[in-house]
Amino acid sequence: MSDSESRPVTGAVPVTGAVPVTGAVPVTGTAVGVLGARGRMGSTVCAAVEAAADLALVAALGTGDDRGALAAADVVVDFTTPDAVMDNLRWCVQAGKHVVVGTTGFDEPRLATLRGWLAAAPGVGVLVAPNFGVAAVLMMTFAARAARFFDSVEIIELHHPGKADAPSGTARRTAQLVAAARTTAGLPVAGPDATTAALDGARGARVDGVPVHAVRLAGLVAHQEVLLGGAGETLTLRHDSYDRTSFMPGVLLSVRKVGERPGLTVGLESLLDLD
Ligand SMILES: NC(=O)C1=CN([C@@H]2O[C@H](COP(=O)(O)OP(=O)(O)OC[C@H]3O[C@@H](n4cnc5c(N)ncnc54)[C@H](OP(=O)(O)O)[C@@H]3O)[C@@H](O)[C@H]2O)C=CC1
Ligand SMILES: O=C(O)C1=N[C@H](C(=O)O)C[C@H](O)C1
Repeated sequence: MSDSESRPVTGAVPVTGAVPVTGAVPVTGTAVGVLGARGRMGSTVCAAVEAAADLALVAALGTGDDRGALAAADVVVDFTTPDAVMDNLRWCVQAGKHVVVGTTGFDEPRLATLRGWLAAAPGVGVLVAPNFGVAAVLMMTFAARAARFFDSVEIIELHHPGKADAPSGTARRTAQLVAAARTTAGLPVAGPDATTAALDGARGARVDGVPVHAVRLAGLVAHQEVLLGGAGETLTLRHDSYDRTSFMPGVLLSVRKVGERPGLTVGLESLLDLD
Protein backbone atom coordinates (compact mmCIF):
# COMPACT_ATOMS: atom_id res chain seq x y z
CA MET A 1 0.00 0.00 0.00
CA SER A 2 1.32 3.42 -0.88
CA ASP A 3 2.32 5.80 1.88
CA SER A 4 -0.45 8.27 1.38
CA GLU A 5 -3.29 5.95 0.42
CA SER A 6 -6.47 6.55 2.37
CA ARG A 7 -8.11 3.71 4.20
CA PRO A 8 -10.74 3.45 6.87
CA VAL A 9 -9.50 3.54 10.41
CA THR A 10 -11.85 1.58 12.60
CA GLY A 11 -11.86 0.28 16.09
CA ALA A 12 -14.38 -0.27 18.80
CA VAL A 13 -12.26 0.99 21.66
CA PRO A 14 -10.47 4.23 22.30
CA VAL A 15 -6.80 3.62 22.98
CA THR A 16 -5.49 4.91 26.30
CA GLY A 17 -5.34 8.64 26.18
CA ALA A 18 -5.62 8.71 22.42
CA VAL A 19 -8.25 9.98 20.03
CA PRO A 20 -10.74 7.17 19.29
CA VAL A 21 -9.69 5.58 16.00
CA THR A 22 -12.85 6.06 13.96
CA GLY A 23 -13.63 7.57 10.60
CA ALA A 24 -11.65 7.59 7.36
CA VAL A 25 -8.30 9.35 7.55
CA PRO A 26 -5.18 9.01 5.41
CA VAL A 27 -2.91 6.22 6.67
CA THR A 28 0.85 6.45 6.37
CA GLY A 29 3.05 3.36 6.62
CA THR A 30 2.21 -0.18 7.66
CA ALA A 31 -1.37 -0.47 8.89
CA VAL A 32 -1.60 -2.32 12.20
CA GLY A 33 -4.60 -3.83 13.97
CA VAL A 34 -4.43 -4.90 17.61
CA LEU A 35 -6.47 -7.69 19.20
CA GLY A 36 -6.66 -7.48 22.99
CA ALA A 37 -6.37 -3.70 22.81
CA ARG A 38 -7.95 -3.08 26.23
CA GLY A 39 -5.48 -5.39 27.98
CA ARG A 40 -2.19 -4.66 29.72
CA MET A 41 -0.09 -5.57 26.69
CA GLY A 42 -2.56 -4.62 23.95
CA SER A 43 -2.95 -1.08 25.25
CA THR A 44 0.83 -0.69 25.44
CA VAL A 45 1.17 -1.97 21.87
CA CYS A 46 -1.47 0.50 20.65
CA ALA A 47 0.47 3.37 22.22
CA ALA A 48 3.76 2.14 20.73
CA VAL A 49 2.26 1.79 17.24
CA GLU A 50 0.75 5.25 17.46
CA ALA A 51 4.15 6.67 18.44
CA ALA A 52 5.97 4.99 15.52
CA ALA A 53 6.27 7.20 12.44
CA ASP A 54 6.25 4.26 10.01
CA LEU A 55 3.21 2.49 11.52
CA ALA A 56 -0.45 3.41 11.73
CA LEU A 57 -3.00 2.00 14.17
CA VAL A 58 -6.10 1.21 12.12
CA ALA A 59 -8.05 -1.03 14.49
CA ALA A 60 -8.01 -1.64 18.23
CA LEU A 61 -10.30 -4.49 19.24
CA GLY A 62 -11.29 -6.24 22.43
CA THR A 63 -13.61 -9.06 23.41
CA GLY A 64 -16.76 -9.17 21.31
CA ASP A 65 -15.65 -6.58 18.77
CA ASP A 66 -16.12 -7.25 15.05
CA ARG A 67 -12.92 -8.56 13.47
CA GLY A 68 -14.14 -7.08 10.20
CA ALA A 69 -12.56 -3.87 11.47
CA LEU A 70 -9.19 -5.52 10.72
CA ALA A 71 -9.89 -5.36 6.96
CA ALA A 72 -7.63 -2.33 6.60
CA ALA A 73 -4.71 -3.88 8.52
CA ASP A 74 -1.54 -5.17 6.90
CA VAL A 75 -0.38 -6.72 10.17
CA VAL A 76 -2.43 -7.83 13.17
CA VAL A 77 -0.93 -8.04 16.66
CA ASP A 78 -2.56 -10.48 19.11
CA PHE A 79 -2.19 -10.16 22.87
CA THR A 80 -5.38 -11.86 24.03
CA THR A 81 -5.71 -15.14 25.90
CA PRO A 82 -4.68 -18.73 25.21
CA ASP A 83 -8.40 -19.55 24.80
CA ALA A 84 -9.01 -16.84 22.19
CA VAL A 85 -5.83 -16.74 20.16
CA MET A 86 -6.30 -19.75 17.86
CA ASP A 87 -9.68 -18.57 16.58
CA ASN A 88 -8.20 -15.12 15.98
CA LEU A 89 -5.27 -16.65 14.11
CA ARG A 90 -7.44 -18.79 11.87
CA TRP A 91 -9.52 -15.73 10.98
CA CYS A 92 -6.47 -13.57 10.28
CA VAL A 93 -4.60 -16.15 8.20
CA GLN A 94 -7.69 -16.89 6.12
CA ALA A 95 -8.11 -13.13 5.62
CA GLY A 96 -4.50 -12.90 4.38
CA LYS A 97 -3.24 -10.86 7.33
CA HIS A 98 0.28 -11.17 8.68
CA VAL A 99 0.16 -11.73 12.43
CA VAL A 100 2.49 -11.04 15.35
CA VAL A 101 1.45 -13.17 18.32
CA GLY A 102 2.53 -12.53 21.89
CA THR A 103 -0.25 -14.50 23.51
CA THR A 104 1.04 -17.56 25.34
CA GLY A 105 -0.22 -21.14 25.32
CA PHE A 106 1.49 -22.43 22.18
CA ASP A 107 2.44 -26.10 22.30
CA GLU A 108 3.52 -28.29 19.39
CA PRO A 109 -0.05 -29.36 18.42
CA ARG A 110 -1.09 -25.69 18.21
CA LEU A 111 1.93 -24.81 16.11
CA ALA A 112 1.17 -27.75 13.79
CA THR A 113 -2.40 -26.53 13.35
CA LEU A 114 -1.10 -23.06 12.56
CA ARG A 115 1.35 -24.44 10.00
CA GLY A 116 -1.57 -26.21 8.34
CA TRP A 117 -3.53 -22.96 8.01
CA LEU A 118 -0.46 -21.18 6.68
CA ALA A 119 0.14 -23.88 4.06
CA ALA A 120 -3.21 -22.88 2.58
CA ALA A 121 -2.31 -19.17 2.65
CA PRO A 122 0.95 -18.72 0.74
CA GLY A 123 2.67 -15.42 1.40
CA VAL A 124 1.14 -14.92 4.84
CA GLY A 125 3.59 -14.67 7.74
CA VAL A 126 2.91 -15.39 11.42
CA LEU A 127 5.47 -14.77 14.15
CA VAL A 128 4.78 -16.32 17.55
CA ALA A 129 7.04 -15.32 20.43
CA PRO A 130 6.58 -16.12 24.12
CA ASN A 131 8.64 -13.08 25.04
CA PHE A 132 9.41 -9.94 23.02
CA GLY A 133 11.95 -8.59 25.48
CA VAL A 134 15.40 -8.59 23.88
CA ALA A 135 17.04 -9.23 27.25
CA ALA A 136 14.62 -12.08 27.90
CA VAL A 137 15.54 -13.68 24.59
CA LEU A 138 19.23 -13.34 25.46
CA MET A 139 18.57 -14.93 28.87
CA MET A 140 16.89 -17.91 27.17
CA THR A 141 19.72 -18.21 24.66
CA PHE A 142 22.39 -18.05 27.35
CA ALA A 143 20.54 -20.65 29.42
CA ALA A 144 20.48 -23.07 26.52
CA ARG A 145 24.21 -22.53 25.89
CA ALA A 146 25.09 -23.00 29.55
CA ALA A 147 22.88 -26.03 30.16
CA ARG A 148 25.39 -28.72 29.22
CA PHE A 149 28.04 -27.49 31.65
CA PHE A 150 26.06 -28.17 34.85
CA ASP A 151 24.62 -31.07 36.84
CA SER A 152 21.36 -29.34 37.72
CA VAL A 153 19.04 -26.76 36.24
CA GLU A 154 15.81 -25.31 37.61
CA ILE A 155 13.70 -22.33 36.52
CA ILE A 156 11.85 -19.82 38.69
CA GLU A 157 9.47 -17.45 36.93
CA LEU A 158 7.91 -14.54 38.84
CA HIS A 159 4.97 -12.49 37.57
CA HIS A 160 2.19 -10.07 38.49
CA PRO A 161 -0.84 -11.72 40.11
CA GLY A 162 -3.10 -10.89 37.13
CA LYS A 163 -1.37 -13.45 34.92
CA ALA A 164 -3.71 -16.24 33.78
CA ASP A 165 -1.26 -19.00 32.87
CA ALA A 166 1.39 -20.82 34.87
CA PRO A 167 4.11 -21.54 34.23
CA SER A 168 4.78 -18.65 31.87
CA GLY A 169 5.32 -19.13 28.16
CA THR A 170 8.86 -17.88 28.62
CA ALA A 171 9.60 -20.49 31.30
CA ARG A 172 8.13 -23.26 29.16
CA ARG A 173 10.22 -22.22 26.17
CA THR A 174 13.37 -21.90 28.30
CA ALA A 175 12.81 -25.37 29.72
CA GLN A 176 12.36 -26.80 26.24
CA LEU A 177 15.57 -25.19 25.00
CA VAL A 178 17.54 -26.30 28.07
CA ALA A 179 16.17 -29.86 27.88
CA ALA A 180 17.03 -30.09 24.18
CA ALA A 181 20.57 -28.84 24.81
CA ARG A 182 21.15 -31.34 27.61
CA THR A 183 19.73 -34.21 25.59
CA THR A 184 21.92 -33.32 22.62
CA ALA A 185 24.92 -33.34 24.98
CA GLY A 186 23.96 -36.82 26.21
CA LEU A 187 23.06 -35.58 29.70
CA PRO A 188 20.03 -36.43 31.81
CA VAL A 189 17.64 -33.48 31.74
CA ALA A 190 16.89 -33.60 35.45
CA GLY A 191 19.64 -33.04 37.98
CA PRO A 192 20.28 -35.18 41.05
CA ASP A 193 17.34 -35.09 43.47
CA ALA A 194 17.02 -37.29 46.56
CA THR A 195 13.55 -36.04 47.47
CA THR A 196 11.37 -38.93 48.61
CA ALA A 197 8.70 -36.98 50.49
CA ALA A 198 7.26 -33.68 49.29
CA LEU A 199 4.04 -31.70 49.40
CA ASP A 200 2.32 -31.53 46.01
CA GLY A 201 3.91 -28.74 44.02
CA ALA A 202 6.85 -28.26 46.35
CA ARG A 203 9.27 -29.32 43.61
CA GLY A 204 7.47 -27.32 40.93
CA ALA A 205 6.10 -28.56 37.62
CA ARG A 206 8.21 -30.47 35.11
CA VAL A 207 8.47 -29.04 31.60
CA ASP A 208 10.33 -31.48 29.36
CA GLY A 209 11.85 -32.78 32.60
CA VAL A 210 13.06 -29.39 33.88
CA PRO A 211 11.62 -28.26 37.24
CA VAL A 212 9.77 -24.95 36.85
CA HIS A 213 8.46 -22.90 39.78
CA ALA A 214 5.91 -20.09 39.36
CA VAL A 215 5.60 -17.14 41.76
CA ARG A 216 2.71 -14.63 41.58
CA LEU A 217 3.39 -11.49 43.59
CA ALA A 218 1.91 -8.00 43.74
CA GLY A 219 4.40 -5.42 42.54
CA LEU A 220 6.05 -7.65 39.96
CA VAL A 221 5.76 -7.43 36.16
CA ALA A 222 7.70 -10.31 34.53
CA HIS A 223 10.90 -11.91 35.83
CA GLN A 224 12.77 -15.18 35.49
CA GLU A 225 15.77 -16.91 36.99
CA VAL A 226 17.50 -19.92 35.50
CA LEU A 227 19.54 -21.64 38.21
CA LEU A 228 22.40 -23.84 37.05
CA GLY A 229 24.47 -25.83 39.52
CA GLY A 230 27.65 -27.90 39.39
CA ALA A 231 30.47 -28.96 41.68
CA GLY A 232 30.93 -26.19 44.21
CA GLU A 233 29.48 -23.43 42.04
CA THR A 234 26.27 -22.07 40.60
CA LEU A 235 25.32 -19.73 37.81
CA THR A 236 22.13 -17.66 38.01
CA LEU A 237 20.78 -16.02 34.88
CA ARG A 238 18.14 -13.46 35.76
CA HIS A 239 15.93 -11.34 33.57
CA ASP A 240 13.60 -8.56 34.77
CA SER A 241 10.91 -6.71 32.86
CA TYR A 242 10.02 -3.77 35.10
CA ASP A 243 7.64 -2.22 32.60
CA ARG A 244 5.68 -3.48 29.57
CA THR A 245 7.51 -0.98 27.39
CA SER A 246 10.36 -3.54 27.60
CA PHE A 247 8.46 -5.69 25.10
CA MET A 248 7.79 -2.92 22.58
CA PRO A 249 11.06 -2.86 20.57
CA GLY A 250 10.62 -6.57 19.90
CA VAL A 251 6.95 -6.22 19.01
CA LEU A 252 7.60 -3.34 16.62
CA LEU A 253 10.56 -5.12 15.00
CA SER A 254 8.31 -8.12 14.45
CA VAL A 255 5.54 -5.97 12.98
CA ARG A 256 8.05 -4.50 10.53
CA LYS A 257 9.55 -7.87 9.54
CA VAL A 258 6.71 -10.40 9.64
CA GLY A 259 5.54 -9.63 6.12
CA GLU A 260 8.98 -10.58 4.78
CA ARG A 261 8.77 -14.04 6.39
CA PRO A 262 5.97 -16.15 4.89
CA GLY A 263 4.99 -19.15 6.99
CA LEU A 264 5.57 -19.62 10.69
CA THR A 265 8.39 -18.06 12.69
CA VAL A 266 8.74 -19.04 16.36
CA GLY A 267 10.67 -16.77 18.70
CA LEU A 268 12.00 -13.24 18.41
CA GLU A 269 15.52 -14.66 18.24
CA SER A 270 14.95 -15.41 14.55
CA LEU A 271 15.03 -11.66 13.91
CA LEU A 272 18.01 -10.81 16.12
CA ASP A 273 20.87 -12.29 14.14
CA LEU A 274 22.19 -14.28 17.12
CA ASP A 275 24.93 -16.91 16.64
N1 LIG B 1 5.14 -12.36 24.24
C1 LIG B 1 5.36 -11.44 25.18
O1 LIG B 1 6.39 -10.74 25.18
C2 LIG B 1 4.32 -11.21 26.22
C3 LIG B 1 3.23 -12.02 26.26
N2 LIG B 1 2.24 -11.80 27.15
C4 LIG B 1 1.06 -12.64 27.00
O2 LIG B 1 0.07 -11.86 26.35
C5 LIG B 1 -1.22 -12.29 26.76
C6 LIG B 1 -2.00 -11.10 27.27
O3 LIG B 1 -1.41 -10.61 28.46
P1 LIG B 1 -2.01 -9.33 29.20
O4 LIG B 1 -2.08 -8.19 28.25
O5 LIG B 1 -1.27 -9.20 30.46
O6 LIG B 1 -3.50 -9.84 29.52
P2 LIG B 1 -4.81 -8.97 29.77
O7 LIG B 1 -5.76 -9.88 30.47
O8 LIG B 1 -4.46 -7.67 30.37
O9 LIG B 1 -5.35 -8.68 28.29
C7 LIG B 1 -5.94 -9.64 27.47
C8 LIG B 1 -6.99 -8.94 26.66
O10 LIG B 1 -7.45 -9.83 25.67
C9 LIG B 1 -8.79 -9.46 25.39
N3 LIG B 1 -9.46 -10.55 24.71
C10 LIG B 1 -9.85 -11.75 25.18
N4 LIG B 1 -10.42 -12.46 24.21
C11 LIG B 1 -10.39 -11.70 23.09
C12 LIG B 1 -10.81 -11.89 21.75
N5 LIG B 1 -11.40 -13.02 21.36
N6 LIG B 1 -10.63 -10.89 20.86
C13 LIG B 1 -10.07 -9.72 21.25
N7 LIG B 1 -9.62 -9.48 22.50
C14 LIG B 1 -9.80 -10.47 23.40
C15 LIG B 1 -9.39 -9.12 26.73
O11 LIG B 1 -10.39 -8.21 26.44
P3 LIG B 1 -11.51 -7.74 27.42
O12 LIG B 1 -10.77 -6.94 28.43
O13 LIG B 1 -12.40 -6.96 26.56
O14 LIG B 1 -12.11 -9.01 27.99
C16 LIG B 1 -8.22 -8.51 27.48
O15 LIG B 1 -8.28 -7.11 27.49
C17 LIG B 1 -0.97 -13.41 27.80
O16 LIG B 1 -1.02 -14.65 27.15
C18 LIG B 1 0.43 -13.11 28.29
O17 LIG B 1 1.08 -14.24 28.78
C19 LIG B 1 2.32 -10.80 28.06
C20 LIG B 1 3.41 -9.99 28.12
C21 LIG B 1 4.51 -10.12 27.20
O1 LIG C 1 1.70 -12.46 31.23
C1 LIG C 1 2.76 -11.78 31.24
O2 LIG C 1 2.86 -10.72 31.87
C2 LIG C 1 3.90 -12.25 30.48
N1 LIG C 1 3.74 -13.28 29.69
C3 LIG C 1 4.72 -13.87 28.87
C4 LIG C 1 5.01 -15.27 29.34
O3 LIG C 1 4.07 -15.98 29.77
O4 LIG C 1 6.16 -15.70 29.28
C5 LIG C 1 5.95 -13.01 28.71
C6 LIG C 1 6.34 -12.28 29.96
O5 LIG C 1 6.81 -13.20 30.87
C7 LIG C 1 5.17 -11.50 30.52
